[in-house]
Amino acid sequence: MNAANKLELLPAVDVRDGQAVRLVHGESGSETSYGDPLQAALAWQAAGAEWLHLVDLDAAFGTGDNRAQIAQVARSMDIKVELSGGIRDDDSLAAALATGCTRVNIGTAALEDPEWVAKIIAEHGDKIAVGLDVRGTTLRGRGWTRDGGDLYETLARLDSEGCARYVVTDINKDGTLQGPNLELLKNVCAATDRPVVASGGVSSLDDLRAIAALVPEGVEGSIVGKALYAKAFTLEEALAAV
Ligand SMILES: O=C(O)c1ccccc1NCC(=O)[C@H](O)[C@H](O)COP(=O)(O)O
Repeated sequence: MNAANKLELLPAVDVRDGQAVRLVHGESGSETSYGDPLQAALAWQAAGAEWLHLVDLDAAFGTGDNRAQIAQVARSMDIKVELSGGIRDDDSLAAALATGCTRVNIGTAALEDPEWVAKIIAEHGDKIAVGLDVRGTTLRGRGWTRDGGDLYETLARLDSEGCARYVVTDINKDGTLQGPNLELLKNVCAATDRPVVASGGVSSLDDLRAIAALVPEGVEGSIVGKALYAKAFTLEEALAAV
């Protein structure tokens, strides 16, 4: 639980082909474009965000990367940055950490390269979060395109290796504005004592209040993407609501 016992909000900037975009179900090709990622990130910062969730979607999908641009955005922020997408080896991890980000979110590698992930958890501790991206209870990797094992088995392994935090996404909810999967969040919180960051599906201030009600169970924060871009509410309203 964070010190203030308050839900942290992480507005998302997902970058594809140099543009801030939103996807539906994380599917490549479902993009809606929202312009310059730096302008989007600066807007969330100006609105009072304490965190930015910054994703290199090309790196996640294996369709190239936006590494230089992502680094420029991360370095331009005065707030904390969580960097995600395609961090799978020493080179991509070093590039991510060199941006000065607060932490990185590891997805595919946690499923496909458990030894490397155990090593970087031991080396970097709190700077490493693991993204648990699920359909049902099956994890998905490679930009959410491939099955990667059972959620709870993987969670138990990562817990035993000292993983500091999990970013939990229900892919079926992501980018849909259909509300978060509160059941999934509760179940993950019951299975681990590590903090959980919720991701996917937030559509309203009531959704954020419902996630905030899970702070005592272990939810630390919530990523918000599409709802902000679709202007369902403002970030200022969201920060005031939780
Ligand atoms: O985070 C990743 O690495 C990633 C990889 C492949 C597809 C999508 C990915 N992230 C998406 C996000 O982090 C979204 O920004 C987040 O879940 C917000 O969802 P929503 O509020 O439903 O727009």
